Amino acid sequence: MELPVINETPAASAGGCSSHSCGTSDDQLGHLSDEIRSKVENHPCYSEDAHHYFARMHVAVAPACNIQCHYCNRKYDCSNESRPGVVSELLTPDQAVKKTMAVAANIPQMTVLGIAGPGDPLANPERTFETFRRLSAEAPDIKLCVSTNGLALPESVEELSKHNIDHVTITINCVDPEIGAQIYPWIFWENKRIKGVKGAKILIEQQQKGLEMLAAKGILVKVNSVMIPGVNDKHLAEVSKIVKAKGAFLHNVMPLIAEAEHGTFYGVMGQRGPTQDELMDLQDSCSGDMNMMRHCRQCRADAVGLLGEDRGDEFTMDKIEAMEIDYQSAMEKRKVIHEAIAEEMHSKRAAKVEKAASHADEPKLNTRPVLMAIATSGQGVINMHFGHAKEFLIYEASPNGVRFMSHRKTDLYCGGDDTCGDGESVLQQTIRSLAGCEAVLCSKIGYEPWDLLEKAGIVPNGEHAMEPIEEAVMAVYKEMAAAGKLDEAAPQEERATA
Ligand SMILES: C[S@@+](CC[C@H](N)C(=O)[O-])C[C@H]1O[C@@H](n2cnc3c(N)ncnc32)[C@H](O)[C@@H]1O
Ligand code: SF4
Ligand code: SF4
Repeated sequence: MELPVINETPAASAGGCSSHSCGTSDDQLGHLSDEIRSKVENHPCYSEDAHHYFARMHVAVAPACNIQCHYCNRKYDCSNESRPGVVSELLTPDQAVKKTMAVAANIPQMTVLGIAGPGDPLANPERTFETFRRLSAEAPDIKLCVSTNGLALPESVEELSKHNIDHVTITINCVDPEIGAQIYPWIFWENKRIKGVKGAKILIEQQQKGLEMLAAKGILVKVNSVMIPGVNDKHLAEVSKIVKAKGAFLHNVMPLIAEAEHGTFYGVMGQRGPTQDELMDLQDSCSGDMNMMRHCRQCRADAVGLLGEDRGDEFTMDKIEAMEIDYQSAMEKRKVIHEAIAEEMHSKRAAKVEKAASHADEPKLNTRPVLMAIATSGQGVINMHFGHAKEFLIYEASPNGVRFMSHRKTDLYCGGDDTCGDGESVLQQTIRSLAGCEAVLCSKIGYEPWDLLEKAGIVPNGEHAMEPIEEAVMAVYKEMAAAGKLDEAAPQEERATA
């Protein structure tokens, strides 16, 4: 059975499972044991539902790495870029603790502190564990997370479990050393650089061993895999099965980001990343066995805020040094806010289950699935102007219900530079990024984008402002069905075959 955490309950008209990802029609969080539910329900990465409400932050205390991946270059930094491994300022453990407490006091919805680089946290054990040690004592209400390539994991499991760490991410791109040799040119192991298949074999063994040790301790493991077309794309479904069998809780298949200017091996060699469709197909093919994460934003190693937003500029060290933080009172305020959000989430879930039950006798639609883009700034409702959206969440509506699929980033066109490098207007580029979607739901939209969206075959819709996303998506889907629009092929398909 598909695991509970990631997708919310299929919306109102859902009559059962969709064939691929969204496995149950009940309240999925309700299927978890109390212990696991308490670990995931306010973790924005482990629960798709929670990511609408709760924020995370990373502190960049770990500069060194013990392996080389062909897609990573930590020397390239751009403050406007959101990408793993990128940071603006490296922190000492003391600075990281101050920063975390300042953010937690100012953004009470911040529940999770992760260390994810810019290098490998376990290749910098003193800095990483000093940060965790202090935070678990001084800010016990913050969940602590770590993200690692896994090479030094087995020797670190004991220490990790001492610091109240419930969540560990391991990047596992393969279980076959031949494939590993195409991703990892070398590892640094027992004071030697070990290249090729031999190095990849050691890395894979350490990752698998670390995964089993964490699972045995009841620590929740998320596995990240970078999808690299032509290298490991055909292999990742097998990886998914194996890591699930060894106790991983969640699988996050992410697209390779490879640009020549980043100076990575793949970037320079012209290795491409997957298309949106390739990524979604692979996530679907893994999801029969595994609980999939689809809402990862591939954050910077110093990201702050809700997933998809970055408030790092508000919390530079010079600003933090000037703040006066009373963490004891901040903690009391945080507790009240967390309880209020939990209550809101709970009543929304209950209302959804009730609504689904009240529609259970309706005849099931016999219509094709449709993708819709949503402009939201959080709280699970449609509350953003089209022109202010930095990203759109993509949902699929079908006779089986509504499910979250992915997100698409956009260059903000409203108030920004009006043209991209290639002469295309930013608005045109935004609309192009929504290819495959048939409707956009936002709180408001101007005449110009309205017109251009219609010309692109995407229906703009500002009629569901402040409504819960899934209900609004299902309402629009039913309107499209009633208007006979879903009996025909999707407009994009027609255009493609014309
Ligand atoms: C920057 S790493 C830091 C943690 C640790 N060193 C690791 O690799 O797991 C965080 C995540 O970003 C991923 N990542 C790094 N560069 C990437 C790229 N160019 N494209 C896609 N994912 C990337 C890594 O594979 C890893 O899952
Ligand atoms: S393990 Fe992480 S930090 Fe190290 S090279 Fe790979 S992606 Fe970069
Ligand atoms: S990179 Fe993905 S898993 Fe990590 S904090 Fe960002 S959204 Fe969560």
